[in-house]
Amino acid sequence: MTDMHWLFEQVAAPDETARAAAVARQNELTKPPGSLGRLETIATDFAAWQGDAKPELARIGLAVFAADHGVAARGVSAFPQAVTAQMVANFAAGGAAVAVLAREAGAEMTVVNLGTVAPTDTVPGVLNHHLGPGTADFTQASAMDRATLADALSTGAAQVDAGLSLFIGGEMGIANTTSAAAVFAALAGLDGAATVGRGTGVDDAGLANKQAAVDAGLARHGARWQDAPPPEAALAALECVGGFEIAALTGAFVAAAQRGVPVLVDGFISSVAALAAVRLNPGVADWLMFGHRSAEAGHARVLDALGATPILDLDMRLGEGSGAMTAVATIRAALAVHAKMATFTDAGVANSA
Ligand SMILES: Cc1cc2ncn([C@H]3O[C@H](COP(=O)(O)O)[C@@H](O)[C@H]3O)c2cc1C
Ligand SMILES: O=C(O)c1cccnc1
Repeated sequence: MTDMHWLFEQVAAPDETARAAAVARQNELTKPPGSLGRLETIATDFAAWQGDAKPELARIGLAVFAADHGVAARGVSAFPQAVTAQMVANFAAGGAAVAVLAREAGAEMTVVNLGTVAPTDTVPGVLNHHLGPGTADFTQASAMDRATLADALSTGAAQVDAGLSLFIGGEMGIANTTSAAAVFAALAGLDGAATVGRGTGVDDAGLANKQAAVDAGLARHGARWQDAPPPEAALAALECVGGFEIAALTGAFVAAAQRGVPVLVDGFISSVAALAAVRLNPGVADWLMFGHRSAEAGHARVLDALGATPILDLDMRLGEGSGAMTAVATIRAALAVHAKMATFTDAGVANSA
């Protein structure tokens, strides 16, 4: 499956009539105008996405995409590569942080393994779509070829059910903060020093090593995206220095927007995938909400590049979709007050003079 034309198919604009009706309702609720702050804009954004002045969070979908990274051979993670497949089993068994949070939030979780060094074929509850034992080390070769990238993008897209009221993408892949930093550097014209963080917790020497790995990848592959138009630059960056799970997230985000499903973006890695999705198809930007600001150095810069203000800032730096899943409670609160508060007329409360 190498056809990528679907990526460029149109994304509908959110419904501005429904947004205006929701804004009008907010102004009739028994509170000073604007006093619920971001809870108000969260509710009015959902109204525009659902085409309904009283939106509801009926079905939340979480897809956790996992894959291994050849660049792990450069010693860029504090953990061994075997952890990726072990965590895939932990997601499926319900013991990973995001699995617990998804249960609490009432979300439907799927776990997709796109290619790890250790197979997970016999693990119950895992969807295996094996593209290889992980990417190649991008300091030595292209992370993947174009056909594999196309497969990863459409595998991500296939996880987004058009009936969802919200989609969250999670990821697991030892060394993927290095790959995500390289993709971000490629898309934003930055270097390793500006994009790399400590990930699972590398020390100062490890951090310098990660920066060197990113810079080596940029030096090796930079000609592939430097003068390319944004969509081709995004594809080249994902292909040369990305990861199977990062590409799957990108494909899922594009497909969600095309299907009218809003996306709640997680941390550093997911936000880099969201930036790639927006470069591929700018209309995607209208369907993104950001769950949290990760403590991973570099996330704030990605958020700036996207013009995004996330809901939460809790010093989390886990990935998996955990920050986004934690923000679901805030969205539920926003939609509940929007739908259930009394209006000034209902309650007989005097409105402003
Ligand atoms: C037990 C464990 C669970 C995780 N869940 C998410 N990550 C996170 O850490 C990894 C990225 O960090 P780095 O680039 O430093 O390897 C990704 O798998 C990410 O999802 C985890 C990492 C570990 C060790
Ligand atoms: O913000 C993230 O997505 C993140 C940060 C550190 C490690 N893994 C993921």
